[in-house]
Amino acid sequence: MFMVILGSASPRRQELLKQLIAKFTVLPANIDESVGDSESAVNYVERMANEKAMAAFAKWKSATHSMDVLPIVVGSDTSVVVDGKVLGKPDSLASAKLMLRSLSGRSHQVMTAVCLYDGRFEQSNSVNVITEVEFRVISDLEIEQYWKTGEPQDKAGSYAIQGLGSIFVSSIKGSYSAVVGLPLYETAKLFEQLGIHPLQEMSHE
Ligand SMILES: Cc1cn([C@H]2C[C@H](O)[C@@H](COP(=O)(O)OP(=O)(O)OP(=O)(O)O)O2)c(=O)[nH]c1=O
Repeated sequence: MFMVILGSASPRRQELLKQLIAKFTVLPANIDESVGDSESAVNYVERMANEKAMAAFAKWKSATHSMDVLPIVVGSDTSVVVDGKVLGKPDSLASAKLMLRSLSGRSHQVMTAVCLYDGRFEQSNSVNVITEVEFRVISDLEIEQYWKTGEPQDKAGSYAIQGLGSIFVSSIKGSYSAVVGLPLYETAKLFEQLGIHPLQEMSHE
């Protein structure tokens, strides 16, 4: 018997994890998401995924009295990176404009790190999936129209590849699910390392 916790408030991550794991508890973790001075993008996403998993585990521990079943906690972070700089979520049209202008007509990286913290053995396994995404040229008028759809607001880099943002994406090299928020192939592998095989589990449902 095992129990899985998703330490995330992202509805995209919930939907993606459902493709691998039938039952899990969602326990979003609130952590400080600021990038450290001179911290690299790779270090940042990996640190965020790890901190989200650990914070969700701590939250679960403080809310639970029984320690009969210790959970496996999934923490993840997606960042859009251009020239080594991490683009977070936009807080205004002005910041979305800056971000989307910097992505226009060129390629950037989307980094999604996943950390699986296994409370049973107090061990964590992580992966960082880097996908190259190429954008066509985007005009300021398009950025303004896109902002009005409400889609960019809660998305790293101010776009969603799974939504209307797809019209800007001329190509991707890597993992589509990682860009949306959870790399399925690599996450399945992390579960398999813990002896949990999604295919086997799902066929028993
Ligand atoms: C680039 C891109 C990002 N995103 C989303 C995925 C993530 O939800 C979000 C990146 O922010 P994150 O900080 O990784 O995640 P979150 O704040 O939504 O949730 P939590 O921290 O609780 O896990 O951007 C898309 O949905 N589509 C895209 O194409």
